[in-house]
Amino acid sequence: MSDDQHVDLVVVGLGPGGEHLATEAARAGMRVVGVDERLVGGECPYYGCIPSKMMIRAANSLAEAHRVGTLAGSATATPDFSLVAARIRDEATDDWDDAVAVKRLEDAGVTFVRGHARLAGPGVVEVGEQRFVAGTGVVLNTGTAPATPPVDGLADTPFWTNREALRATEAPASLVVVGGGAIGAELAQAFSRFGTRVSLVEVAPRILALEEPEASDVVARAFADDGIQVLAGASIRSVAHADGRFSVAVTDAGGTDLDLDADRLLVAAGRRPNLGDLGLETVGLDPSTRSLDTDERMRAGEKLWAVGDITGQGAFTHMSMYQAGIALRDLTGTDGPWASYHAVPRVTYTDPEVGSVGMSEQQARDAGLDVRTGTTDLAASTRGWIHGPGGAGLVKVVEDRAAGHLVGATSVGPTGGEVLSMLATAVHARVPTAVLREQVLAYPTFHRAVSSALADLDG
Ligand SMILES: Cc1cc2nc3c(=O)[nH]c(=O)nc-3n(C[C@H](O)[C@H](O)[C@H](O)COP(=O)(O)OP(=O)(O)OC[C@H]3O[C@@H](n4cnc5c(N)ncnc54)[C@H](O)[C@@H]3O)c2cc1C
Ligand SMILES: NC(=O)c1ccc[n+]([C@@H]2O[C@H](COP(=O)([O-])OP(=O)(O)OC[C@H]3O[C@@H](n4cnc5c(N)ncnc54)[C@H](O)[C@@H]3O)[C@@H](O)[C@H]2O)c1
Repeated sequence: MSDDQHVDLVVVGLGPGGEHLATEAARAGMRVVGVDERLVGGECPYYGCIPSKMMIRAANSLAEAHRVGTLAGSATATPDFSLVAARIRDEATDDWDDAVAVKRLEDAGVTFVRGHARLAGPGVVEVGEQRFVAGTGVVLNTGTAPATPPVDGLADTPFWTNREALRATEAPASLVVVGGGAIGAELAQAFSRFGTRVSLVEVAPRILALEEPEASDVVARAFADDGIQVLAGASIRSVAHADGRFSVAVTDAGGTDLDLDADRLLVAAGRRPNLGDLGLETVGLDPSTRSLDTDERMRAGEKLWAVGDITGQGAFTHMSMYQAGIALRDLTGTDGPWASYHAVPRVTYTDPEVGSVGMSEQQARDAGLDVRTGTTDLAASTRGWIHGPGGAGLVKVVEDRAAGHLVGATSVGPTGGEVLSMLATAVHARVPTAVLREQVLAYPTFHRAVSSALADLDG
């Protein structure tokens, strides 16, 4: 081991939050070392948000072309996956090369080290033969990796995770997707719209199980219209791979055994945190933990901060960036506001999109709140009806009756993620429901359906 290198801050893992924090801390005059063993920027730009949304944008353009038949005449759309594969390779990921991101980091004054970092005590980080001693401390932003569920035979097969799926150069003829959470649902629909025959197997009773049941129902109907076979409440008995094909033995919700046969298998069954080989025991933390407890300033221990997916507060890029901003304020001695999680938004980019913020109805009831809910069918709203095909959706609001403001909301629809914005503001700022009702909403927007959902609170 070479001599200690004394710096102010070491950022371990340069996901969206870590990259931002390292850059801004260096710009603020700190001596910063940023370490990543893979690509600077983390999962989001290379294997997550950006390439997946690019694929979804392309897939949805095909679906929209198919709607011309009922709306405007005739159109023929012939899927060509190579176009979006090239766009992901060339425009989004630079062929999975982070040279530009590394240069941006170094131009800001950060010393970048590529390698696997481990803690070696409070404020001390080792990367191979290098040892850094950080006077101010260490920020962890190590993120997650795809989890492999304990299914008989699975580990021995060449299954895809999100990483291989988003590097695909062609859409497979057939695909089995394991997991109906955000990753599974988004990619199942995108491939299906490129002509892939898709079966999705979900162990929970419904897809998008974190969302309101009504939202899961709307998306399940859209998937049926797309021709996706959804097996919810199903269990996978075993997986095998022979002669280039996967065979997945499933027991469906009714107890019937079936065998699914496909060219590809995508496992999107959750994530595991990158915490196991990080030296957490050297700072008094449990290396087998699934998430790190942080206080409102993102402090996780002595000379230690944590941001992003590993904090367990929502595995989203916006959460990683939000927490990085808070940790940066603490590190640079700036005032809060400090972390608050009562209005965390998320959007699943299926068609229709599913946006939600705060608590679901069940979570609010479980929290002991006296809850009123209001729901409206988007397709029956003026704009939903005008939209016609592809206009399915809903708005649901969850009110704390005693407090008189919303604690949660869901918006599903062609622009469900955008409609969410006003609902997120309402939950974040605890706007009184009476004030929301006074607001004039432009006609005929999708977001105008929020007023019908609010009116339904009385129903
Ligand atoms: C397919 C997919 C689609 C997604 N879509 C969205 C979306 O639309 N919107 C959204 O908000 N979120 C989305 N997400 C989630 C989003 O990608 C993550 O929440 C986001 O990347 C934030 O993660 P993070 O900051 O915790 O770190 P990550 O992005 O996971 O990065 C962690 C970094 O740490 C590095 N690292 C780990 N351990 C070490 C170590 N010991 N030493 C050195 N380096 C280490 C890794 O190499 C990696 O670069 C998606 C995820 C996936 C997989
Ligand atoms: N649009 C977005 O913001 C977006 C998109 C993709 C991912 N993400 C983030 O990434 C995280 C990980 O996504 P994910 O979809 O992998 O995880 P997830 O935890 O959301 O969903 C995994 C699903 O797999 C199911 N599952 C687990 N084991 C199974 C088995 N053996 N057989 C069948 N089903 C099984 C689970 O019941 C669950 O529904 C999400 O929590 C989300 O925060 C966000």
